[in-house]
Amino acid sequence: MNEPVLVINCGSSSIKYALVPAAADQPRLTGLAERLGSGDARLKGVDSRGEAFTRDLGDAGHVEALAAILEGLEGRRPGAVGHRIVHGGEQFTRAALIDDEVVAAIEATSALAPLHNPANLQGVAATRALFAELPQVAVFDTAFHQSLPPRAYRYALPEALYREHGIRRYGFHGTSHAYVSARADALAGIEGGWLTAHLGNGCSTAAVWQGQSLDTSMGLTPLEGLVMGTRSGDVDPGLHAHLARELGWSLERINDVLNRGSGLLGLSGLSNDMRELEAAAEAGHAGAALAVEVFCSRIAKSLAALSCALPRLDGIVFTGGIGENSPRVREQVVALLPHFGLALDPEANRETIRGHEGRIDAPAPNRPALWVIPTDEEGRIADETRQLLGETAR
Ligand SMILES: Nc1ncnc2c1ncn2[C@@H]1O[C@H](COP(=O)(O)OP(=O)(O)O)[C@@H](O)[C@H]1O
Ligand SMILES: CC(=O)OP(=O)(O)O
Ligand SMILES: [Mg+2]
Repeated sequence: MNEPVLVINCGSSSIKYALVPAAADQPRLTGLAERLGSGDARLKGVDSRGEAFTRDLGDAGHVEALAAILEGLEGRRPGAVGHRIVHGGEQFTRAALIDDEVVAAIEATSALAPLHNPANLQGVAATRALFAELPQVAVFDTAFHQSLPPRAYRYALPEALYREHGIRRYGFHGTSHAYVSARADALAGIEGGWLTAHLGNGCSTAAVWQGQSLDTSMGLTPLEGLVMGTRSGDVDPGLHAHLARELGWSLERINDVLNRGSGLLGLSGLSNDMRELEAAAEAGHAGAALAVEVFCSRIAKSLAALSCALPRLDGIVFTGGIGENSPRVREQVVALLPHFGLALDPEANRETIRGHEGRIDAPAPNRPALWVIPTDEEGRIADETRQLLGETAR
């Protein structure tokens, strides 16, 4: 297929998109439709000359926003649509061509990713209605982690909960972990053992050995593991019962606080945005400084724990908005792992920001490397879409 792939990452009130051409040297058109359904929707994008534009979309919902996105593609017609779908349960170990059956299967896992799957499906429905003639492919965050061994994916719970109800660890951000670990392999010229840290709004770590995910920090839902923008990550499993019994909180309220009111935002009482927290910490805001400290400490603990899954540690890879842009977070995390024998290069660390790929350590034999590798979830989703359609066309 020579036409570009339109990649859609649909949230409850926003749609991120990228028109990814077949040739890597062709420019991508990217953008974000946000505040959908609020009466004050807008479309922000970058055109083929690299210039930013903003368009008012008024009371647009998902369908209207997709129509506006299509108009903004400067007359280029996609040959297919690739959708990011966060939860694929146990059914999907790789990308799938979307039909009614696949939609029903995604719907069936929605309860496990309530912030993500229902919104992803809204995007699928709107896109199918608008571009009925185009093939649509679902690319799952969970698929890459389907290689986890049982010791990593099983909770120590009664077996029937797994067998009858699918209660297990699934892992997320698989597209990103797969992309950056493959890139690390290519850069290092080996099929190595990598710890990858995807640090964006959602944050997770993974242990990848020779291209296979062996362990990861997220679990049944994208709430487990690291501290995130507004998500708590790991808490004592006894917390829910305690809040219900002692404070009389409903399940809805507990779930909402853990997903939307916790993490960096909850700890700092200020913001879920790392840029703002770093500036506030610098200016002496105690809550912001504590939030950054807890954030980094939990990443280091998670990396140390996940290192148990690897026969050999060749390096740590930082990615995502924070991983790619925050020398301070990278430095704090590395400082908490002295027994790994890492050697950060402070200058390389400071300079590797804004989409630059690079090594941030002083290389030496038998010492794990430190890499910053900008993630490319859109590119990987486009690749998987092309690959699947190429196979089905044969
Ligand atoms: N220069 C920077 N310094 C520190 N943090 C940054 C910087 N730029 C972006 N970030 C952080 O990256 C996070 C968003 O990550 P991103 O991967 O873009 O999010 P999403 O998961 O929505 O794709 C925010 O916390 C933001 O503050
Ligand atoms: C799975 C997940 O946490 O996704 P995001 O980072 O997009 O919220
Ligand atoms: Mg993200």
